[in-house]
Amino acid sequence: MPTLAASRLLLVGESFPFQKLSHVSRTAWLHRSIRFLSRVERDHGPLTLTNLGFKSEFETTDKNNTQKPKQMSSPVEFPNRKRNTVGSKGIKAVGTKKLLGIESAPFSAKSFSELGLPPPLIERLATEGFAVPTDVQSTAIPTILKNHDVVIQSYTGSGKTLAYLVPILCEVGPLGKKPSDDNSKSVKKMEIEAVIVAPSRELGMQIVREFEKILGPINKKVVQQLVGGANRSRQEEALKKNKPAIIVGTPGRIAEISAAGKLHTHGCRFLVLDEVDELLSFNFREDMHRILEHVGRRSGADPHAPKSPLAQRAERQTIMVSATVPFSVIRAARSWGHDPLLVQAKKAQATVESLPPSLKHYYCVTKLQHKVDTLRRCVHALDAKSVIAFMNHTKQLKDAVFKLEARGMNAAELHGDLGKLGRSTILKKFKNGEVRVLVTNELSARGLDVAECDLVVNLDLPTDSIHYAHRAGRTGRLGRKGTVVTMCEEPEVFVVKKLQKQLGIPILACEFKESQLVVTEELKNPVVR
Ligand SMILES: Nc1ncnc2c1ncn2[C@@H]1O[C@H](COP(=O)(O)OP(=O)(O)OP(=O)(O)O)[C@@H](O)[C@H]1O
Repeated sequence: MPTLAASRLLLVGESFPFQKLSHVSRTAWLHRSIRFLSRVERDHGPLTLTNLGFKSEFETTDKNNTQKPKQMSSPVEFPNRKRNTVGSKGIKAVGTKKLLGIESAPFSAKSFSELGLPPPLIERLATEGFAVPTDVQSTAIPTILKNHDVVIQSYTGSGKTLAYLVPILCEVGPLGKKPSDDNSKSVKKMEIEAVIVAPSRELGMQIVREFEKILGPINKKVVQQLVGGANRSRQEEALKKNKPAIIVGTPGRIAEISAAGKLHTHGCRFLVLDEVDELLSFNFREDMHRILEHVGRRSGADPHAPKSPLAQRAERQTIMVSATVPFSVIRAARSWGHDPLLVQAKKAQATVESLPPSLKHYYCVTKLQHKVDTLRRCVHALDAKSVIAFMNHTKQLKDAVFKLEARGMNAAELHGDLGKLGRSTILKKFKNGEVRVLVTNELSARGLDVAECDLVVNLDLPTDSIHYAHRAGRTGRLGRKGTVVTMCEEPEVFVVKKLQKQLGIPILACEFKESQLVVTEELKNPVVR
């Protein structure tokens, strides 16, 4: 019988050079291993990150490197007590839990009604034009409904927001399974039932809009946004007055209001960490620590007391989401969640985890002073209607916009130094087509959903393959076509080649001549996608 130990030996036997790999390749390998294991484990217990025993596999693959744990650990210090719960205890659970391997979840449901959702929710989804779930939704929704903690990993624009929003609305609010008087009871108690954390205001506001859309105009107040940059006392008043069951916000603002005693999340049932790998960054460390320690932790319970799996499940369900899941997230998932499952959409192109398969990638060598002009020619050559151009330094955005406007191209800058109102106005103009080129920085790389965006241009090179993936993912959303063009100077070409290798995608050299994109490089060694 293929036991967990046997499966682990199979992994160890591969003795893969983890150390030499980038984050993205490492994760790709890790995920391939997970899929492989899921087949081995299928009939013998649930597949969880814990019972995959990543730590021991990892240590065995390269025992000599003493620095490895440090490299792999997340920049955020996690609450220590949960670390201890991972290990033999998790492995023990294998035999006692009901089977649920990654590949055993139903894929490609033909309609939302196949997923066993309550009729009012199915109706609302249909009214808003959501009839067929995407692959990641077909997988994640039933898994979350079975009370599992999950890490949802699927490429940009594949519908990860609804993948957690739908199961939450099944349980929380007026569209859910519970009778409405149950819901009103919890509202009266001012209990928050779901907390969604996102790393930027824009993303937070976008998630709120998605909730409001499904809830419908009558139930809009079930959800409230708590994002930074907006008036805090007004948000606190709204909490008191509207008694929302769901809040969506940025780490700083949620932690701030919680610390002031104005947010009651101890009884919370769902904690969602959207763009979880970004939330791990050092900037969010303290706020995330507070959120993880308070949300769904009933007061009176000794936080350090060992808990049975059942008692832990009576606490919050943790849902972690991103297109990019580096090893640090896997580690964090094990310490933040309870035996989390990795949920991925089944895809034809299994090696490229983070990028939509429909994207075309090019690079263009150009001098620094000609970049904006090359951008303009690129937009004309591709006849792009809605373009996001990324730069690394906020100060340079204005200059680029000025140059584009001077040549008659509608452009606007978007960055964190603009006020909340300014940012929303520009985004609105970009979404409705008034602005053709949005020149922005890393702020817009994550989560921003503009369906019409057909071209992403990197005016400056992204810092690594993860940043490339999130920037690129602003186009080609939900199966649409999209093009990504990276501008670089001659000495930077090796960086593009490195990105190509790390991501496992062809990025072809091109030029813009006579209003056309001309590919100047042949696909010599096609990269297997
Ligand atoms: N089942 C569906 N049917 C039709 N449209 C959908 C469906 N699910 C999601 N969408 C739409 O697809 C778009 C992309 O979804 P979403 O923003 O959730 O992607 P994502 O995977 O979270 O992307 P990113 O990783 O960039 O944040 C949204 O406009 C959303 O409304």
